[in-house]
Amino acid sequence: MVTPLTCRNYINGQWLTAVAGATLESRNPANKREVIATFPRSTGTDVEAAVVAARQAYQIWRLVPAPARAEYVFKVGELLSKYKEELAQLICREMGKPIAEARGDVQEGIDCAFYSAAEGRRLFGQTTPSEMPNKFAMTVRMPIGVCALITPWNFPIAIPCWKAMPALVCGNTVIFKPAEDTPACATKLVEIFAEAGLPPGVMNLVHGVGEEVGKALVAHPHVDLVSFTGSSETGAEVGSICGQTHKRVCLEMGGKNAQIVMEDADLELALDGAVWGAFGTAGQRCTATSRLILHQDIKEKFTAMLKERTSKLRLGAGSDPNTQVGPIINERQLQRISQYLDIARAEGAKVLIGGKIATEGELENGYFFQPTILDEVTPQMRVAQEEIFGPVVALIKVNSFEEAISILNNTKYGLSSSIYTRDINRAFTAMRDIEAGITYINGPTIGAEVHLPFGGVKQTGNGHREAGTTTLDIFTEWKTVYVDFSGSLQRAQIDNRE
Ligand SMILES: NC(=O)C1=CN([C@@H]2O[C@H](COP(=O)(O)OP(=O)(O)OC[C@H]3O[C@@H](n4cnc5c(N)ncnc54)[C@H](OP(=O)(O)O)[C@@H]3O)[C@@H](O)[C@H]2O)C=CC1
Ligand SMILES: O=C(O)CCC(=O)C(=O)O
Repeated sequence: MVTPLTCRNYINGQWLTAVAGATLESRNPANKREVIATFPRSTGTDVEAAVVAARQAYQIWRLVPAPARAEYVFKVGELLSKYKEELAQLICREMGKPIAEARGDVQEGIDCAFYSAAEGRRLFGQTTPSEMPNKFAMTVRMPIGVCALITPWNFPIAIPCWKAMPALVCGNTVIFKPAEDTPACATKLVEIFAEAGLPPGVMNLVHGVGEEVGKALVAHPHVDLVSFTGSSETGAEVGSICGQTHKRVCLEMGGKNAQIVMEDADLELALDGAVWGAFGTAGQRCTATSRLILHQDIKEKFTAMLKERTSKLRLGAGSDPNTQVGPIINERQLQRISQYLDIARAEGAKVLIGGKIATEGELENGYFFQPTILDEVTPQMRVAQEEIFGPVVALIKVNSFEEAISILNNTKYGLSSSIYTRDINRAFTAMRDIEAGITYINGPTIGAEVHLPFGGVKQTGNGHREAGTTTLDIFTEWKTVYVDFSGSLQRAQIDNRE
């Protein structure tokens, strides 16, 4: 076993323990006896110090030219590349995902760094004619101020990068509150920001419990923006507190994503998509495929193919290169998935494969759930409506394309979606009629790229899109500027205007 890391808060350029001195620990979900890190259980006092530091730094940082701010972020990208393998190994041990996926998590951070850094030389506004003579009209993007970034554990590097990098390039300062399950990944990431030379107070890290640190940040009057990714329940609470104080808030929450397989689909391709979409990251992605909507003509054949492929998936620790499905993040989530299996059985769904906590051999030491296929699921069942966030996929049979689209749309969520078909008319109709932020044609529901907007409709989000250039609309305010250069003529012009 490796000696546990000691993580600290990072406030005003200093690595600090929590003022109250309490600590928590994170463990390896593939081997719960292994403590990965101890970290501060911060309180409102630590949050206050971070807010003061971020506010002070903001007054200087906002005046640093955007291309110069972007150079720091570019440097972070270079350092992430340098430490990529070390970080990926840490993700495997602390969050549990297979090593290839962990490298992908870091790579997303690298891609985001270079993409965001380039934006430092754009941040385009608009110029437009004024209706008055000798007057110039334009818009410019202005930073918001202090941004609280509250993130989940499932992409411990990529998601914080998606938030922090554009926030910094836009001229904001940030306070990062990572998930309790992945404090070591968060600490290593912030060490990299520090190594890139960011001035004190520009990037702050406050570890702790969501109900304490997260809540204190959301409620703090000098936090100007909250960017949150996590569960719908917490998101609703965050949104409501921000609503009461008119605080800008960006919410990225759950999904109940579906893949449609039509009767004319390339079934091998659709199978690759379904297996990867449903069981990649052990189903712990907000974009995971948790419903497979299958046309009746291919349902039987496709189900057999899926069952066969699923039976061969290798469960294990993410650090083992042979592992295809890693552990569940913690005991609470494991039990939650298990409870959904009870619900599925009680509702009349049939467990085709899997359905249990996996305990064979080494798996007993961690939190593993068997990759699970639920058959004979009907659209209104809870397992067809609620986010399970585990390696569980529900099969729903349909008779037509129209029925498939209607069932896909029939949830409160609207993040990702997919259809496999060779019919271009159906593909375009699906693209138009599916109610989701992301639609893949002949691809799985997962695999977002950093230069395109990411987010969902309905209860998945609150109308924002992370990534792409749309992220700039989260982290900046528009200012409209009129420049009058008529000098002493000005008064007369105003007076003459009818
Ligand atoms: N859309 C997505 O990408 C994700 C969705 N989820 C969904 O969330 C469920 C549970 O996962 P979990 O990580 O516990 O999600 P949470 O929504 O509980 O946590 C997300 C983040 O919010 C923090 N937080 C918790 N409570 C509060 C609060 N009252 N105020 C402010 N911040 C808070 C958490 O801190 P702490 O870790 O200390 O609790 C964490 O940093 C999953 O089953 C899944 O449905 C989870 C991860 C990602
Ligand atoms: O695979 C993807 O599309 C991105 C998933 C993601 O960001 C998430 O699950 O939070």
